[in-house]
Amino acid sequence: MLFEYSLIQRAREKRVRIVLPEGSEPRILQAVDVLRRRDVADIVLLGDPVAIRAAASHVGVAIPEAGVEIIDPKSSPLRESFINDYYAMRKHKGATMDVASDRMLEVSYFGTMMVEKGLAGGMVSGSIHTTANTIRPAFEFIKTREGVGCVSSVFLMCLKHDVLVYGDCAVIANPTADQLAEIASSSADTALQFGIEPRVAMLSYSTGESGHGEDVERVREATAILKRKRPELLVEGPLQYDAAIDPAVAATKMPSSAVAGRATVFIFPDLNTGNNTYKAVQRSAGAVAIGPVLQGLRKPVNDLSRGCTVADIVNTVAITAIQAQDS
Ligand SMILES: CC(C)(COP(=O)(O)OP(=O)(O)OC[C@H]1O[C@@H](n2cnc3c(N)ncnc32)[C@H](O)[C@@H]1OP(=O)(O)O)[C@@H](O)C(=O)NCCC(=O)NCCS
Ligand SMILES: CC(=O)OP(=O)(O)O
Repeated sequence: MLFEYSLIQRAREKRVRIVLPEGSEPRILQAVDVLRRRDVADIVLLGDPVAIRAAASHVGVAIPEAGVEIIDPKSSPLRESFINDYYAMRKHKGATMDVASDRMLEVSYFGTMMVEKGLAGGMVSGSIHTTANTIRPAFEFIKTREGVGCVSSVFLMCLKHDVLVYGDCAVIANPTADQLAEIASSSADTALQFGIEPRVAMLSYSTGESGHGEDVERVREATAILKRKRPELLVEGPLQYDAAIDPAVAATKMPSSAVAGRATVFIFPDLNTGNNTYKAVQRSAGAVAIGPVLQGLRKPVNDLSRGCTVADIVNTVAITAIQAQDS
């Protein structure tokens, strides 16, 4: 709770405008109500204003005049220039003016273009759209920050006494060793950005030499790459989750490690493991899971799980506002 409170406080420090493409979704409208009452960020809702106001009144929310703008991508004066911009940025990939016109009817594309053009500091979507749908526009024209090879994600897992960082739980399905190293590097940076000292565990079904196999070797290679690229980071791998988190287990399985038993950043070997582990901890251990927080993009765009709560949306908007302030 303290961590979530600190996010809201940080987000309020500098006014940022966040675009929420899913303007008629009841949870989004309830989150906007909280965000405005707590003065966290200015909001742009995308969609048909009549439908948005009807949905708001259905859930008993009054959309305030101050700090909330509604834009309909179908009739907005921005539409024409956005179509031209998309065409210019994607024609080398075969996009035509017709394709560009269709794309700008999709709220995820329109919202992402607002961020690209500096008309919003960040975008949060995904309460009713899939992850792929939410993040593909950013992959197409926001692109990665200089020096970053791939976009990945973390969840900030708020447990009773700790906040842990889990990556990648949302984007890269079967990372190569290089990609795993990059996920870990970005996750360590995201941890630092949110006040968590990174001690990085590269997870596998082996601790040290205890297990063997292709998947373990990939994690071992990724650990070596990361140690070479970021010698200042505390990194250990391969490690099993129990050896990474529990000092007593670490004392048996890997006694001389500076990370084992006290890891804060947990890098999963693939998306099957990462996505389901975060959901297991969220649903069975009662953790608040903030994210997926995307990392490596030039400008902030963040996804939600379709199972998100109103509080999850509020937290993700706060995270996005902080990323916008820092970028
Ligand atoms: C996000 C996702 C849809 C991208 O897949 P895709 O659209 O098939 O990707 P493509 O290989 O066609 O690439 C599309 C563009 O995105 C870029 N891209 C793809 N993955 C990227 C990454 N991790 N980082 C940066 N750019 C990436 C490609 O370079 C390409 O750019 P270009 O068109 O300018 O050349 C895919 O990674 C995915 O489905 N991830 C899993 C999402 C999911 O289901 N998560 C579980 C629930 S959260
Ligand atoms: C992040 C995630 O798992 O999203 P969804 O639950 O919408 O698939």
